[in-house]
Amino acid sequence: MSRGPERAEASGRVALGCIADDYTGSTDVAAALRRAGLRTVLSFGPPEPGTVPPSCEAIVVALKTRTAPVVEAVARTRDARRRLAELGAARLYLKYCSTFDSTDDGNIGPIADGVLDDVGAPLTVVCPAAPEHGRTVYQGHLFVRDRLLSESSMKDHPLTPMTDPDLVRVLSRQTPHPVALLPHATVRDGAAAVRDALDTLRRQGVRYAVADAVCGGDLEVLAAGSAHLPVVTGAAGLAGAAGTIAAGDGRYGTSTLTAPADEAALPAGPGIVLSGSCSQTTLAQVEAARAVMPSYRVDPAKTPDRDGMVAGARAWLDAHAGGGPVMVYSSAEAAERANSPLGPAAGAILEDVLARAAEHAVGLGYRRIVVAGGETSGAVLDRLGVRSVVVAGEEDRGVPWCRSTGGPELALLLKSGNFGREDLLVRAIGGHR
Ligand SMILES: Nc1ncnc2c1ncn2[C@@H]1O[C@H](COP(=O)(O)OP(=O)(O)OP(=O)(O)O)[C@@H](O)[C@H]1O
Ligand SMILES: O=C(O)[C@@H](O)C(=O)CO
Repeated sequence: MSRGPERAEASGRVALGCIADDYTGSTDVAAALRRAGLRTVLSFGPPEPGTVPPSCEAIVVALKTRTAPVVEAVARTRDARRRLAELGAARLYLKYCSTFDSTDDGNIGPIADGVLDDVGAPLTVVCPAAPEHGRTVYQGHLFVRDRLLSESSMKDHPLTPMTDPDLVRVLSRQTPHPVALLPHATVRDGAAAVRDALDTLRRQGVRYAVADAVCGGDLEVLAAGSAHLPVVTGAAGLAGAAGTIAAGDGRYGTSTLTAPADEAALPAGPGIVLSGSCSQTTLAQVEAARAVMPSYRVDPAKTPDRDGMVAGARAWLDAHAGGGPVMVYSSAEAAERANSPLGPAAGAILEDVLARAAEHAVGLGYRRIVVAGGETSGAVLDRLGVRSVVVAGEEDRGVPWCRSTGGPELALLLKSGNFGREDLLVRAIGGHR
């Protein structure tokens, strides 16, 4: 059932190498680069030799480093950077979450420090703005729609609660290097003004310029004003703008990854939703899915041991195999999670339980796998042995279908916790029965 590595190694025409700190974030940024017109390959972990086609113009390496121990996260990112350099990536983009998911220990600051040290880059831009998803940065403060980050549901995130909206302050706690603001007034003055301001900050010894951006136009200005930097950091918004510049420079204008062809190539077969994300958006999507498909809740309050939860999910899947789309989920409100009998290990245990449920489902013949949550997606794909995918059309903005190119032949939709309309899970699975 598994297909071998595809085609030969990339050949030095890779406009952008991107390292994403979680799996759903990697599909989000891969979709943005593809939309920008770049032929994009997404690899879970550094690409193995022979797995990157020569025609590839952007390579996204997905890592599971957002909440990993700092030393491990930095080491894995540096490895990925070395591999992208071998593959000829002209510039590097570090992709983190549009809600800047991190803790005072990292990992955004330490990862960026490790990469900038390796590349010998004195300064980079930091901008998680993704206006199409309501993430904007103004006066260095991150907003989720009309609320400061610290007043959004991100304050209750199970792994990276975000309680400070001031990104200069947040990042300063994660790095020994100076962090400063690149204000909106400068961005409004255009790309040349941004470039001048970045040069001034560099001369002042600043390493991280936290840039304001409140709309797509601001991101275009920032991308143009930072096009001379070897490393840029942000969410999918700035990456898409940088990708558009790369696609438009004449060398990369012939992309052929059209959505219909890709979608036609997606494997057919029964579909399953696995949801470990606990965001408000996902909780609403899970409710909508529960209303129309059989669902099984992995509930630590009822079965507080890992193997018991796995056994319960497997038995339920056995009983429902062959009967249309199904959902297995652990997603729960903050109040319920706070009383979890699993304690602080709950996140990792539930990721593992859903990953093992996914493995069982594939064994039963499920071929369309929708996963909600970045950490959860990482656990599921690692368990399934999926190492690389081709990115196809988007079901919702930032949520593309992917076709596995190694490991079992699957259609995969990895949904970022905060993304997608309320009926996304229903549409994704229901539309492809
Ligand atoms: N009932 C629960 N109790 C405690 N933790 C849970 C529960 N259900 C899920 N979790 C954990 O919450 C975490 C959710 O993180 P995940 O990255 O999967 O989703 P997310 O943060 O919403 O998605 P994204 O990173 O794409 O925004 C996982 O570690 C998951 O195992
Ligand atoms: O940037 C985002 O919000 C997403 O791509 C993400 O990283 C979710 O994990």
